[in-house]
Amino acid sequence: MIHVDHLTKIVGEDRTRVLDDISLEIQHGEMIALVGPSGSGKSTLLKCLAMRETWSEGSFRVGDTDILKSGFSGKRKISREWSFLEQSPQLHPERTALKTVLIGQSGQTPVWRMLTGMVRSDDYMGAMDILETLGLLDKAHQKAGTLSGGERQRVAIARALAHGAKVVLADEPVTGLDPKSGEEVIKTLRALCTSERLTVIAVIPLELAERYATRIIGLQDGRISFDINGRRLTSAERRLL
Ligand SMILES: Nc1ncnc2c1ncn2[C@@H]1O[C@H](COP(=O)(O)OP(=O)(O)OP(=O)(O)O)[C@@H](O)[C@H]1O
Repeated sequence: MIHVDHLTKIVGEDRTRVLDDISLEIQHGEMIALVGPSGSGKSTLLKCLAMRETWSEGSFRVGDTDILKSGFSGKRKISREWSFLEQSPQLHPERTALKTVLIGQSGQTPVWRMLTGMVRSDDYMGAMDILETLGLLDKAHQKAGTLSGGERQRVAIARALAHGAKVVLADEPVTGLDPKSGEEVIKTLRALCTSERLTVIAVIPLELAERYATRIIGLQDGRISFDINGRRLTSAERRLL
């Protein structure tokens, strides 16, 4: 379980509260969509959870670990077990999907493996299994640079899973994809929440949130405006966006 208590992020000389007293409890297997107007704090919240931004106030517990108090080891827990999915994943264009999944990204993989590309056979089988789960088996030997945007995003998810991600944070992972590919990516993430107990926290368009998220959290001016089970928003909730 993830506990966020009274997270506040203050920036600038005028001490603007870009996140203001955010408290959340998140269970494994949840697919949480963050929605809200531009500037409401969605990206900042994701970055604070990923420990890419400092917290001004608050406490953050993941399982038994107090992330903020445990310093380096807390940060390491997040970098090992949590994955940040970029809007356009950085994939080496000349590397095949399989190799991308096997080699991982810096921070997840020993340097010698990144340099030599050497892998064990059980890692190979594991990577193929994950590619199959993501519907990419027939793309395993295709270079990342020739894959479609949706396929690249799914390779990035496969890479995160292969390296033990338990939580995926995703900032607009479907922006720039055509509607069908975008839906495919979100559908895949939702399926992994159910089958692998993956936890996903993502900024996604409202229509996809309503169809696939198990929970929708609305943000407004850095505060939580609503926190509901995944469903169609009421008109009152829509007016908050
Ligand atoms: N380091 C910073 N210094 C000053 N202002 C900041 C800083 N970080 C975030 N902000 C401001 O905080 C607000 C929230 O930004 P954030 O990027 O989290 O919003 P968002 O909801 O993700 O917006 P969008 O939907 O447009 O991506 C914005 O007004 C932004 O300009």
